[in-house]
Amino acid sequence: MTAGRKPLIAGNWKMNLNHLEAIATVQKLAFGLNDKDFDKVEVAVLPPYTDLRSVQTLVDGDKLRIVYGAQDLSPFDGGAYTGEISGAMLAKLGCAFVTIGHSERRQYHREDDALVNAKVKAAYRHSLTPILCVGEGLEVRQSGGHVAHSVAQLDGALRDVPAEQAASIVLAYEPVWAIGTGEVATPADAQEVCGALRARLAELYDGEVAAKVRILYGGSVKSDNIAGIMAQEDVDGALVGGASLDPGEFVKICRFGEMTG
Ligand SMILES: O=C[C@H](O)COP(=O)(O)O
Repeated sequence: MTAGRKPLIAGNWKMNLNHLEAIATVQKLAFGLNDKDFDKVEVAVLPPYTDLRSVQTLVDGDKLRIVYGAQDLSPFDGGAYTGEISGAMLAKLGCAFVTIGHSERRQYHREDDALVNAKVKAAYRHSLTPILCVGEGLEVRQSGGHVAHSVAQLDGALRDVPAEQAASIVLAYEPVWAIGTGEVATPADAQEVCGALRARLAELYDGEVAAKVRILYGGSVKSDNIAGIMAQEDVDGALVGGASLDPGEFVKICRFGEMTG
């Protein structure tokens, strides 16, 4: 974490919690966050689409210091695309963020770099901030290609994205072998790839853009392993999956974000 970038702790609920459970979870989270001083960290939740309206109502009604976003969006802006959700719809629901290119989308929905790039552009058309996920699988890690793999995914996602947009992106380095497995990358592993991603941003754009971009680590983050990860120079927060479903544990993780902010 380097001064000048506000830490971001984002909870990716994945396909968990119906809209009633979402209300209870956000209420508990708000209670936990209110209890302490949380000015120096940005806290986000990324619920399923079906929860967004309930989350919006709570956040707006109770003026909560939580922002929220979606887990995906369509590359199209509207029309005959059955099952798709557009950036315009998400913006209307008050979403600040949208996750793009999560490894589960790449794996189970065969999303490639071209589609990820189209989704990044769609997000910017509707003033949504992408949380762009990159990261390698176990085989690539074992062959030593993890940095090149993650940087190539970054290149693909940012093709023809102008500097003024790229400067606001959030990156998430998520080694696939560490997602939901309890296998957390070491702080040095996280720094190696996050540092390489920032260096690549400086090459693609310039140092100013690279210095502005927040880079998160994701993969089995919990309150007992976040401190070492957040202490790394190029890690500005966390994308938390399983642990974000437990409001008490998520608040504890946010507290580490606050301490480094
Ligand atoms: O988006 C979040 C990541 O996939 C990490 O999930 P996890 O914390 O359950 O390992």
